[in-house]
Amino acid sequence: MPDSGPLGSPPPEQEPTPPAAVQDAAVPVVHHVPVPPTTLQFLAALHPPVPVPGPPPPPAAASAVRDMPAVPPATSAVPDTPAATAADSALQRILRGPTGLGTSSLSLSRRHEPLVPDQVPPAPTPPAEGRAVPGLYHHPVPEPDPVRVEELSSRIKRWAEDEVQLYPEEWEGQFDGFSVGRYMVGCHPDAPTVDHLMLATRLMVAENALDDCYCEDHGGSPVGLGGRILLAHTALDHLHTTAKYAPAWQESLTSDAPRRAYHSAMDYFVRAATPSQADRYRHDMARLHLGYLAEAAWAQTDHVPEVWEYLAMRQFNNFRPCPTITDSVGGYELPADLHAQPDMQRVIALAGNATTIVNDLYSYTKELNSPGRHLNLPVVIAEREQLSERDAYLKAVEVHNELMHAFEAAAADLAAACPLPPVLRFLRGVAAWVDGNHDWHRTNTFRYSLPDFW
Ligand SMILES: CC(C)=CCC/C(C)=C(/C)COP(=O)(O)OP(=O)(O)O
Ligand SMILES: [Mg+2]
Repeated sequence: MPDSGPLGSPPPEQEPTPPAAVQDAAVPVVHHVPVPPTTLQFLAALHPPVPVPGPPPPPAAASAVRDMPAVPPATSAVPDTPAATAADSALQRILRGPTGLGTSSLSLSRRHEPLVPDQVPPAPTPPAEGRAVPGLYHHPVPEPDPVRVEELSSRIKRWAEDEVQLYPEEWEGQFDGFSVGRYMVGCHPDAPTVDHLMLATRLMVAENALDDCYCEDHGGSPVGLGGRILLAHTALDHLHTTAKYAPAWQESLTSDAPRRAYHSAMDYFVRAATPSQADRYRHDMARLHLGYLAEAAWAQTDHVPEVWEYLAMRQFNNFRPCPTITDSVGGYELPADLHAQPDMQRVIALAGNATTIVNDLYSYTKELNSPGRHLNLPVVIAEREQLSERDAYLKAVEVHNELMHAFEAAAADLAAACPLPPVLRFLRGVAAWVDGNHDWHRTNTFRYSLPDFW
C-alpha cells in the first residue's frame, strides 16, 4: 500500500475521492446546462505557444529532401497542409478552456493546486531534449510540472516494487528509463491530485508489463498468447464461478508480474471510478487484447498484412485505454451515453490511432534492432507498397498527420454539435493526452531514437 506522501492525502482505500465522479455514479443524469453556441467565444486557447528546444542543425543533406516541411517552429502547432490550418483554427476556437463564472473547474489551463502553496515558484525547468520527427504534425506542450513528476515517479516505483513486485533488480534501469511519471503528468494536466495521477500511472505500468512479458522482449512470445491474455484479462473482468474453482483463480492473480500489476491497478481504479467508467476501461482493454492476438497470429506465420489491415490491427493494439480514462483521472465523468455516441467513438478512435502511429514512428529504430521482424507502419508500407525504408517512413508520417487532422476536425465538429461541459472537457483531455504522448515519445531518448532519414 503506498503511503500518501507529503500531500497528506488519505490512503488509497479512500482515495482519490472525486465527489463528482461518485455522485455521477449514483445519479447518471448530466446536470450541466447546455452551453449556447457562443461558448466558442468564451474559450481560451488549448494550445498556447510553448517554447520547445530547437532541433539540432540539419545536416547539409537535409536540403535535398523534397516535400518535407521545414522542421517545426519552436512554438505552437506544427501545421503541414492548408487543411491543417482550417482544422487548427476550428479546433482552437472549440477546445479552449471556458472562462467566466462557474467555469474554472472545466479548464485544463487551471491545472492543479500547487503542491507546496507557499513555496517560491521554482525557476522554469529547461525543456527536455529530443527531436520531433521532422514534418510530424503535433502540438508542443509545456514541460511537465517537475514537482509532480518527482512525487509521482517515487510513488509509482514504491507501488511497483513493494506492492506488485513488478521487476527483478536488473530491470530497474529500464523501469526508470521509461519515465512513466513524466509521461502521465504530461498527459493529464487537469488531474486534481497525485492520487488521481496514480490511477493512470499504475494502469500504464501494468499495460506495458503485460505487453513486455507476454508479447514482446521480456519473455513474450506469440505462442500460447491467447490463453495467457485471457487469464490476465480476468484480473480486470473477474471470473464468477463456483466455490470449488474460485480459489485457484484468485491465486492465479498473484502468479506473475503482469497479473499482479493488472489486478492491483484495476483494484485502485475501480474504487475511484464509477461503474460505467470501469466498464469502459474493461472494454478498451478487451479491444487491446484482441489487437495483441492479431499481431501475434501474423507473427507466428510471418505474415505481413496489407497497410489497411495493419491499421485495423493497430486500432486495437492501441493506446486507446489511456486517453479514455481522462475523466476518471480528472475527477469527473463523461456519462456513458455521451461516451457511446458514434461521433465521440470516432474522435476517440482517431485520437488513439494518431497516438499509436506516433509510437510506430518513434520506436521504428528500436524495433528494427529487435530480433525478428517487428511490424510497424513504416515496415508494412515498405513491404506492401514496395517503397524504400525512407520513403515508407515519410509516407507513414503523412498517414499520421492525416489521422491527427481528422481527429481534430472530428473533435471540433462534436464540440460544436454537443457543447456540454463534460463533453468539452473530455475532448480537451483527450487532446491533452495526444499532445503529452507525443512529447513523451519525443523526449524519451533513453528508449527511442530517430532514423537517419533527414
Ligand atoms: C495501452 C498500452 C500502454 C499498451 C502498450 C502497448 C501499446 C498498445 C502501444 C501503442 C505501444 O506500442 P509498442 O508495443 O510498439 O511499444 P514500444 O514501441 O516498444 O515502446
Ligand atoms: Mg512500437
